[in-house]
Amino acid sequence: MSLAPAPRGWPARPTDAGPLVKICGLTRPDLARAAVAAGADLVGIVHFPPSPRHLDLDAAAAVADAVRGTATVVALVVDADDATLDALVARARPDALQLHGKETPERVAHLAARHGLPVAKALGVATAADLAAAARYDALLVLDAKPPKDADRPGGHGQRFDWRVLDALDPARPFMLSGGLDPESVAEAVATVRPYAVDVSSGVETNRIKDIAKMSAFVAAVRAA
Ligand SMILES: O=C(O)c1ccccc1N[C@@H]1O[C@H](COP(=O)(O)O)[C@@H](O)[C@H]1O
Repeated sequence: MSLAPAPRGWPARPTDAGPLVKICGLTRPDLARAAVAAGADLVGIVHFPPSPRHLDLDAAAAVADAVRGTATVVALVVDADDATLDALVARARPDALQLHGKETPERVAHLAARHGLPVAKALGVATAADLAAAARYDALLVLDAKPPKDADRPGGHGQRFDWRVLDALDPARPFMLSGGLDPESVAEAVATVRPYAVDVSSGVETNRIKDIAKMSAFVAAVRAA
């Protein structure tokens, strides 16, 4: 299977193993360990109070510590200011950042330099026009669905977008596919768009809590794709 190469600073994929798997929104150390045992390569912690998956600094550090060295810990924030990110990075010591708000290319570059970490930048995608900004970002792109109107947060809604829109993306540009993926849909997604990584949150939950059987089924579906 030929997939996009690893972007700068992000882990390489083992040959022929398919895309890396990020499971985001882990809220407990035991569930984070279960995600890694299921085969997740990247584990996401959310630090954004409106999210039901928000972790304060102590909880974020506990989840990060539970999997440190066994997976890439990605701290997800939304339009966070410098003080918020300084505190999060100092306490949780993530391996990478995911910026899921309206961060500009300049802001992304500033944060990458300030923290010396690889950065992923999420873009909400509905049409090919939404990809126009992609070239301006020096970051791993996270291509996600746009949130529902009046949503209190820009991601984690289990909403999918039309993957055919990604035909308009530079084929040399690695990206992480997200938005409404689940164990049933992810194989088709991988076969259709051949991403560097896939990112899932609500699709591996039951009643808003990460479900170990669903996390295992998701990883197995990616590996078999
Ligand atoms: O997970 C959240 O609560 C969240 C909050 C704010 C911004 C992004 C969030 N999650 C990210 O959203 C996408 C899609 O998630 P889903 O699989 O459709 O539920 C993914 O990148 C999550 O990391």
